[in-house]
Amino acid sequence: MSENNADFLNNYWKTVNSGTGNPSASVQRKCMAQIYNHSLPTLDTATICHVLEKRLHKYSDLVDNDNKNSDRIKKVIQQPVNLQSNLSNVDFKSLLKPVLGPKSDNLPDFDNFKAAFHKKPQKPSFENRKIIKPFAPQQLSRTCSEELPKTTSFKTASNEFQLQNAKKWGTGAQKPRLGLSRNVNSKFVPPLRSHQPPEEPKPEQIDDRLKNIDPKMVELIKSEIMDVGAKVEWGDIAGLEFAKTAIQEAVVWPMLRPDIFTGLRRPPKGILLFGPPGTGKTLIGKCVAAQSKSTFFSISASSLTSKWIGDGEKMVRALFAVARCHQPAVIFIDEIDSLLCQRNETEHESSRRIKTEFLVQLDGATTDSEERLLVIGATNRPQELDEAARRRFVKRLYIPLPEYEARLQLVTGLIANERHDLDSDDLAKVAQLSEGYSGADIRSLCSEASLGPIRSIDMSMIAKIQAHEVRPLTMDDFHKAFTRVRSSVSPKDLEQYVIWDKTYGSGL
Ligand SMILES: Nc1ncnc2c1ncn2[C@@H]1O[C@H](COP(=O)(O)OP(=O)(O)OP(=O)(O)O)[C@@H](O)[C@H]1O
Repeated sequence: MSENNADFLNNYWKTVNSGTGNPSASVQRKCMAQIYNHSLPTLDTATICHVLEKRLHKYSDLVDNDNKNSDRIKKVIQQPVNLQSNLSNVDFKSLLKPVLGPKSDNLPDFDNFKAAFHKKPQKPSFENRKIIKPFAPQQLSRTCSEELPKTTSFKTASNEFQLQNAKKWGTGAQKPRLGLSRNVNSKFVPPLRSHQPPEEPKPEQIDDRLKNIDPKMVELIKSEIMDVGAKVEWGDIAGLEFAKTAIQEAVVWPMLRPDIFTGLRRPPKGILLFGPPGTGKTLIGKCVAAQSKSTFFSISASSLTSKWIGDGEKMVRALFAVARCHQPAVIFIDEIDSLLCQRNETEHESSRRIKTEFLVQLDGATTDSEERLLVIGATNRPQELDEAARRRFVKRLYIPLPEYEARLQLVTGLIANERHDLDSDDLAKVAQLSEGYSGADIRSLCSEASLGPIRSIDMSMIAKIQAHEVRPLTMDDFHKAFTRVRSSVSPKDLEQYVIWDKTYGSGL
């Protein structure tokens, strides 16, 4: 196509896209002819059909405005599309005659390329598509002016590929290959996957231990009770050095090295953590699971007795069954006193059944030396525990209120991510003043203090103030916080823990 023709098409598209008016019928015809004339020789059968279908329908809409010839033109446009399987028989000249009138005589002879298609029909190649796809004005003109004039030096994609290879490797040279060259004895490797029917998805294998368990309960335990989340480390637990060492020695190492801890060294299957609320018992449970690379199951005993009324017993069975499937596992039961409290006459039948089931399961875990199950019970009321239950929790560890060092570590850690102007003396002061506070109380104290800077902002400013403009946390905020957050544990309660620890505890 000459530069003029390219300009012509460019202008044509500009007119169409500008929306200022439709090109006259003669311009449309001229355009169609040019498309036929200049696109077809470089395109394979399927691409021509694609072009005709996708592009010429556009023209068909345009020529719709030319009422005089509209139907006739449409028909002509449709014809080649319908004849895609037999393109070589299409007489383009006579096809276009009704549209172009006498001008069609000027069209070039299509026989050459028709013969080529007839000889070797091609599938649309990526290269060809690249030529035809950009039919936007600028690209069209570029396509026409750069690609199409080379009709005499027309190359198919495979010609081009060979040419490129010859350039790279020389005409006689072989393209270097990876691996050994193939010969007649080489194993045939099909380039495409064979059409074997896709394998039926195998039904999920159900563990024998879950066969008599309600699948809904299994799901529930996996989604609500099984915890694969937080990785707690020993360093995250402030203080409690004695409890940490005892637990590491008694359960974490044996769970990591069951081959060494056999016979008399066999670890206890039940541990009881008792002490005031908020002192880190749950945290220890999580840490044991994380450090012994076990799956952590955490459930509150009160939810066993209240949430699944009537089903509590089944729930206990299901819980142990799922845990056995995920060994090594740690089952953490908070408020275990509500499950294993001393028997009395007013006790509900269902509670008794849950308790019995729990003890049966716990015994099973204790007697089977192969099982790597650890049950950690936590309670704030150890004195209410049933004797039978107490006996099964061989290790009974007192988790007391944090001491000075632990409180200092807690406060320092909690405000570490806040902007503050407390120096080491201030932090020591906070640790001193918080004597009798549990870890959870100290957390509340720090939260309360951290609200001080926010409270000092004028209400009218709160919506627009920048985060960095909020003043840092000061010792004064802590003084105020101490008046609002008090210790949640009474000295009288503490006394009881100490007595129980002396009687039943595994402490020194
Ligand atoms: N020793 C500790 N080290 C670090 N954080 C602690 C410690 N004790 C308590 N905390 C903080 O207090 C929060 C509550 O702790 P946790 O739930 O472990 O206490 P608990 O003894 O299980 O309480 P409860 O008896 O009420 O269930 C923890 O999330 C943690 O932020």
